[in-house]
Amino acid sequence: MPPNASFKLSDNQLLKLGSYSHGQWHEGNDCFDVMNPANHQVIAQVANCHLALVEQTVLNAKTAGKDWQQMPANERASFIKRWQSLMLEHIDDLATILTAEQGKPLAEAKGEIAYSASYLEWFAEEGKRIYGDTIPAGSNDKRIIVIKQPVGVVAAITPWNFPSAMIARKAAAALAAGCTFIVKPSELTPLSALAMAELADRAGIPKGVFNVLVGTDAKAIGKVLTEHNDIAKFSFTGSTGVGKLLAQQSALTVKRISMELGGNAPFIVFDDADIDAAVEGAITSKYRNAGQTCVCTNRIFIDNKIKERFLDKFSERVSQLVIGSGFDKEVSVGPLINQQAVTKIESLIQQSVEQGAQLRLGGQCSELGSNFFLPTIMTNVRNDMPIAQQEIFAPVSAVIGFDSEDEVIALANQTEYGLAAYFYSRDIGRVWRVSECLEFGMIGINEGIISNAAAPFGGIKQSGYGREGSKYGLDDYLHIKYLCLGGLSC
Ligand SMILES: NC(=O)c1ccc[n+]([C@@H]2O[C@H](COP(=O)([O-])OP(=O)(O)OC[C@H]3O[C@@H](n4cnc5c(N)ncnc54)[C@H](O)[C@@H]3O)[C@@H](O)[C@H]2O)c1
Ligand SMILES: O=C[C@H](O)CS(=O)(=O)O
Repeated sequence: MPPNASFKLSDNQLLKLGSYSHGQWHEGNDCFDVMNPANHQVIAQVANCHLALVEQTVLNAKTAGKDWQQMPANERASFIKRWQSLMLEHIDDLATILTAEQGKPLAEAKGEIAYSASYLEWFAEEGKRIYGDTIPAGSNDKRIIVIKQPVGVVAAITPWNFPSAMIARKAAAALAAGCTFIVKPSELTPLSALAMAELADRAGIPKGVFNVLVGTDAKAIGKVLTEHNDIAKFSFTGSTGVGKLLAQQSALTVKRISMELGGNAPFIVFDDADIDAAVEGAITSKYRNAGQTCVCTNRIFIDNKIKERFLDKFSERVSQLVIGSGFDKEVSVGPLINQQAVTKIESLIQQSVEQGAQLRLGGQCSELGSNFFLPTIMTNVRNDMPIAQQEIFAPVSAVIGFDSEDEVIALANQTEYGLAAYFYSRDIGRVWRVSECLEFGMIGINEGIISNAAAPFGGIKQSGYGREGSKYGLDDYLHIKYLCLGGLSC
């Protein structure tokens, strides 16, 4: 076991300490520390991958792709389904590793592993349904045919907040389409990705098909993955700022790219809403993963006619949230990922209070430790304040009152982001009007948790483009090829 490993696994072979490339593990002495955000303990020391390995991984993935794309889809599906079964068989160990490096409550970590496995299951089947077309040619001497083919080598870079699911959501589609896949996970949470690689290896996924490169020099690794000519597609999940940079780098070789970026979700409660349901929806949508999800509610808009009633119920529920280590079964809100995250939210709160916002609950770190930020409610917030315009990524609600449907739609849309939005209403006419007017890629209607492998996940505006999951999720990994079959005159 590595030094200070503060958790126990049933299968210690799932704790890997170096990159996985072409079926080989690459450990070494040039290591970086992986920290437990709850107690700042070093839980593992993982070998940095070097650029020579990045280059070699790309070349091997291209070679492996020749056989992988020729394999019948149902055979690819059997490998992916074995991988899914192994993920579920080892869910407890995978969740332990995830909570240790990311901090979320164990129950949420198990939920993330199951969510990851659901993408493997979904795309193992979708890969068997990559259909083409025949199109009437307008003359008898030719036929118009459309086929779809895998784009080739796919590179991905993923964030720390869902260290398993953000990889599975991409890799499942890429492999099912017949592509090979290289991912650089966040240096903050490499262990979950490496455990996935161990199980992919056990599932018999051929070497070179699924690869995980870990290291602290994200910029250098990313430069290779975005600029290498043998990489056909680049898929990024992370902040909008980094996404813009990586999209620019990918443009140099005209790669296909998918961008799953930041969010600023409005959560609107109309006066005809079921207030108790809206309170529960706001709790799950806001405080899941300590508010560190891209689709977390950022701004809570409440009709002024019901604002105090909602706030009384909401405040009561928020005060019941238990903050602490994710390994404590009673805990519902874990630590933030690091000190930078704490500093960012403290600054957002201070700037907004200076502009007139008020703290109704929380607003500071817990005495449990420097990464534990108390579940917080801010009121008297204006839509132009920093807490309302920036992605909060912490367990902090910013509450804004409104008086009319037109007013709140305009306020909700006043953001550069367009990922997720939520609203509660029982008026069917309002449901259709508001759904069609909100400028976001995904909308929860009387629902606070919307992510599902069968649904197209993705945003508009500066939340990115491309869709992950659903029947649309394979399109990003396929070329459409047009065949014109001539010389057929009878
Ligand atoms: N839309 C989605 O599906 C989705 C999902 C999860 C997280 N996110 C977003 O991700 C952000 C939080 O995650 P984060 O803090 O890891 O984001 P981040 O952008 O800081 O980092 C994401 C990944 O990019 C890498 N990276 C950072 N700078 C890089 C560079 N110059 N070149 C190459 N790689 C680089 C990091 O090592 C990490 O692996 C939030 O904005 C959140 O909204 C979006
Ligand atoms: O934060 C990013 C994830 O996509 C959130 S979810 O688990 O897919 O809802």
